[in-house]
Amino acid sequence: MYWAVILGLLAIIAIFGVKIVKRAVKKWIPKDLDKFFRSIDRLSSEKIFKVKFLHKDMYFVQDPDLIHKVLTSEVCMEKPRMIYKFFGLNDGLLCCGYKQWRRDRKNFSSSFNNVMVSCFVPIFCRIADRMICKIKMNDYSQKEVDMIHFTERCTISMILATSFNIFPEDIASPDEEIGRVAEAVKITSFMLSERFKKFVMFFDTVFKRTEQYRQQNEIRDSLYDLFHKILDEKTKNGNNNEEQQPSFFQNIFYNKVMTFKNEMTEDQIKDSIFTVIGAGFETTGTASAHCILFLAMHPEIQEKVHQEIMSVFPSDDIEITYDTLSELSYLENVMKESLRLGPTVHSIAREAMDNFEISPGKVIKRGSIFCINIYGLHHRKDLWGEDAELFNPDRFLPEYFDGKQQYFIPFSIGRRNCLGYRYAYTSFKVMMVKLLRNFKFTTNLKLNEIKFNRQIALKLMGKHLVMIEKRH
Ligand code: HEM
Repeated sequence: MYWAVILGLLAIIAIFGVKIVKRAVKKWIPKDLDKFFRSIDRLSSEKIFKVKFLHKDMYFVQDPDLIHKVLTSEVCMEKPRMIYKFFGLNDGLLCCGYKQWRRDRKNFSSSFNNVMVSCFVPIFCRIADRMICKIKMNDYSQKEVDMIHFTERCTISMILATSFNIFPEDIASPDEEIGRVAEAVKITSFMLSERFKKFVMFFDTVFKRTEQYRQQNEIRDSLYDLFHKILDEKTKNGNNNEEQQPSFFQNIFYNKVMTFKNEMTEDQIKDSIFTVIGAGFETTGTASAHCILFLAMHPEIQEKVHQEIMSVFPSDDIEITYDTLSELSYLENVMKESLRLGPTVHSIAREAMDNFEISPGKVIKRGSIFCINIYGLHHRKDLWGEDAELFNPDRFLPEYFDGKQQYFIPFSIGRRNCLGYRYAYTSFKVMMVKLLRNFKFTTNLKLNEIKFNRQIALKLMGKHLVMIEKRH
């Protein structure tokens, strides 16, 4: 196998020449992914530019209208395997080929529609209340704490509850096990970023022989076994008598296996589960921590959100529902501004399934790859104004935002957008309502001093350090 790779590399060098290959490797596979994305930002005045990478034409699309055209075109629904294979979830919705995606997206979309997400709201509230209790157990008013520690654990618990009907009460030592799941997903995500840094790791034949590949599979299998174990225990303990909560994967495991049996293999089921956990956990957990940090940096905005929350939910007894949440329009703008400055999915890619006329007379060849830099788009001064780097939720007021919709795409757009965007917005909003109703956040960090690091997902360089004061 190694010989095949070495021969392949020699062939590439023979075709393209040693110098060109060396230059391409240095330029396009930098040691640091974040630096690579920064160099792309600097080219934002170019509407679209092409780079040859191995045998592929890669187009970096920067113009908002062209981005819109690519993401909404039926011809660009395919994910480039060359890039998405790094997630190691080839059979999950996020990374799978177009044919499988059409079938699976239909199967899964009912689990993420308005009705289903509104049924999840009481579950989100129950899990968020647990986070509030955990925070209240300590006094963080004088000592700094990393907010992401709470938001990530809350998000993973929400996903476990809504996907498998697994609640912290069902787990023998919930803090330990939930922490284990969170760590496992984070390690996998870190490993993915590491794989990007080594050119030889682009080749599956090499990667599959590495220790990293073995570890990744081990983590995944142990999580899968853990879910099975918990579900088996629940069934044995007769939890069936308990009022059944809505959940989307328990069906796949148990009740509706027959529906999917002939359609989905064990690997497809595994990859689908890890796609939802991976796509939903780090994204929402990190977005919520960013939002709290931005509010801690802007006390006047935090106070305004607090007042809005108190006007809609003046007492703890008022039920939080999908409808009442929609009354919190200022909070929604705060969340959007937070996702604009720190889009947790910072870049995406698509592949042309056929020749594609991107603009009059400019035809892109079938098989070409489009790269979309969401972070770059969200930070452009020519689109958002000179204050683009500032945190200003009012820019989402209709009088300023109308006509700018295509500059804001944290969940992507078109038919292959984020399947979980309603779920994400709703769970994110519930967390914000509970946190801001109960606590006041402050920080010593300054907006102009923090930096984001773009690896596989967008992360803050450093910690989301805040002080937390209880409100009475
Ligand atoms: C703040 C939170 C979130 C953000 C910013 C986000 C963003 C995105 C983006 C930009 C994509 C498109 C990726 C691409 O084209 O490569 C995507 C896809 C996806 N997301 Fe999310 N997401 C979030 C939360 C969630 C949640 C909570 C779930 C599920 C519970 C979820 C499930 C998915 C799935 C399954 C896909 C693949 C969809 C497809 O290809 O049909 N996401 N997400």
